[in-house]
Amino acid sequence: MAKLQNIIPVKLITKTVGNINVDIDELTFDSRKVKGGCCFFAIRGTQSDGHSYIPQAIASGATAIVCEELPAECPANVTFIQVENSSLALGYMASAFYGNPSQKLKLVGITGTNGKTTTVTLLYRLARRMGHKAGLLSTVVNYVDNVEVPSTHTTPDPIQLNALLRQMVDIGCEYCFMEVSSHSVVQNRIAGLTFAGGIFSNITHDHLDYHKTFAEYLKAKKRFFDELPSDAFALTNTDDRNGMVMVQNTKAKVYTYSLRSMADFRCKVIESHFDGMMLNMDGVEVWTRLLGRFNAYNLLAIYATLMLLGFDKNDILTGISDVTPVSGRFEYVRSSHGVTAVVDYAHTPDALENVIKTINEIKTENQRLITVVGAGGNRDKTKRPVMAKVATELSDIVILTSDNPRFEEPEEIINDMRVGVDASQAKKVITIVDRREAIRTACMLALKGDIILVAGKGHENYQEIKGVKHHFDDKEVLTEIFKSLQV
Ligand SMILES: CC(=O)N[C@H]1[C@@H](OP(=O)(O)OP(=O)(O)OC[C@H]2O[C@@H](n3ccc(=O)[nH]c3=O)[C@H](O)[C@@H]2O)O[C@H](CO)[C@@H](O)[C@@H]1O[C@H](C)C(=O)N[C@@H](C)C(=O)N[C@H](CCC(=O)O)C(=O)O
Ligand SMILES: Nc1ncnc2c1ncn2[C@@H]1O[C@H](COP(=O)(O)OP(=O)(O)OP(=O)(O)O)[C@@H](O)[C@H]1O
Repeated sequence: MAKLQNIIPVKLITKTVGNINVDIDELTFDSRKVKGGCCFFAIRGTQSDGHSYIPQAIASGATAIVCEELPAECPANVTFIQVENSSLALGYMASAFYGNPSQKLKLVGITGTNGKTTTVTLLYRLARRMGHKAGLLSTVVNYVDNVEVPSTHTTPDPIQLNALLRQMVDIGCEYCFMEVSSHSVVQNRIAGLTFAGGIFSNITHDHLDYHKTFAEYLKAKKRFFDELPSDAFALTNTDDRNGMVMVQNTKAKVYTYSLRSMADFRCKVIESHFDGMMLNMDGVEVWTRLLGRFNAYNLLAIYATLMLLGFDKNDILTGISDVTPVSGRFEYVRSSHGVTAVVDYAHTPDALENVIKTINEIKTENQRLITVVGAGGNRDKTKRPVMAKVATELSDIVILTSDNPRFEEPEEIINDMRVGVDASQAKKVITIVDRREAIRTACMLALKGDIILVAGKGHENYQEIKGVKHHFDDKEVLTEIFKSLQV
């Protein structure tokens, strides 16, 4: 419980109507969850305008309403606070409501098109391994130290986010590692948080369904660094062409990392095999079970972050040599007869290219690569032809299939993908709409030694079709098929 006047920053208030010295039991931005004692935030969304639900919130007993536009009539028993931006007010008020938990631990956020989940998950695991209580907020799962909390978003809404941070503080967590999606920056889900550090991994084309242009997508990610406090660190990947752009306006202390040129933190890939790679991390050789140059970037970012947080260098390097892949990121399923399947969450052209290049680097010329790939429905359509182009140019056989078609027809998504296939490569490409059948065909085509890449879903254990999530797990399906085929 909190007094409304104690949790609303004065600078955000345009006008108040009614008593702001009232007790608030709960915050919500969903009129369907309003009860007596609630403060309801009317937020303009992508599907509807939260202001149209104000009457419903009042009828359900809301004590206070935070909105950008006051209703024509304001009932006397409800307090109204007019603000310029309700989602921004929600961020700050959710932080204050939960006692500003982000100020009581070291909160590190990462933004970038790829690598966020891998980086925060391994940071969380390493911090705990080194004896510290820590929290994790990620696409796959959230953790309040060792207590698992299901994840619904890459970055939760401000209420859930601050409630989780509060729980972390209450059980003595010293650190929290979180993913910062571009959506969350635009929607002010991270407003009001105090970060100890921010990491930038990379930026390539994605989420244009939401941001519309690459410039807007970049602006969203950059805003995270613009708003870091001066005592935080901003760690950026200078091998990405926008690495320095990200941090050009930040007040935080900038540190750089690179695999290619001079930087504060450096790493080199010495050799790669199917079971891992040897890195030179900041002058020290270290073996890791993670694969691919992209994971060298992730591990370097992890190393640099932990060094900046004051961890011991030897402990960090020992930890790095022990980490195992994050669920659905370059995970193997092996048949009893010498066929290796790689399951990976690559669902952007850049990630797909990185994963396929990694496989091509470590396999021999005689081993063929069969790639099974689709593209999500009702999401960035510009990715579709590029995904198919990347897959066909770098694989021996490509099977185009479904990947969360949502409300679109999977055949139409696959047709969009086929546009990217060069005519000279068309004979490599098979279309099998049913994902299970696509995987089965890949397994049947694979000869001893061949590699199958099943891309796109990774850890996800569902296929989203017309608003319904049907259980589907690539690893489970591969295991079943390998068993049934006895290959
Ligand atoms: C496109 C998008 O990001 N939408 C998010 C947004 O919802 P919205 O703007 O569509 O909301 P809306 O349906 O228009 O409703 C507007 C307002 O009216 C309220 N409302 C609505 C109906 C009602 O009866 N009463 C009521 O009060 C809603 O609670 C909302 O506050 O705000 C909601 C509350 O925070 C989010 O749950 C929702 O995420 C949706 C489910 C989603 O799928 N988001 C994805 C795209 C997303 O955020 N992804 C990123 C990661 C991307 C990546 O890197 O892969 C993430 O951080 O997860
Ligand atoms: N640093 C990186 N650079 C490029 N690609 C990467 C990198 N790290 C991981 N990938 C690829 O991207 C996929 C997704 O990785 P990860 O889940 O860590 O990224 P993410 O940023 O959390 O993605 P999302 O926001 O979609 O959840 C991996 O399965 C791998 O194919």
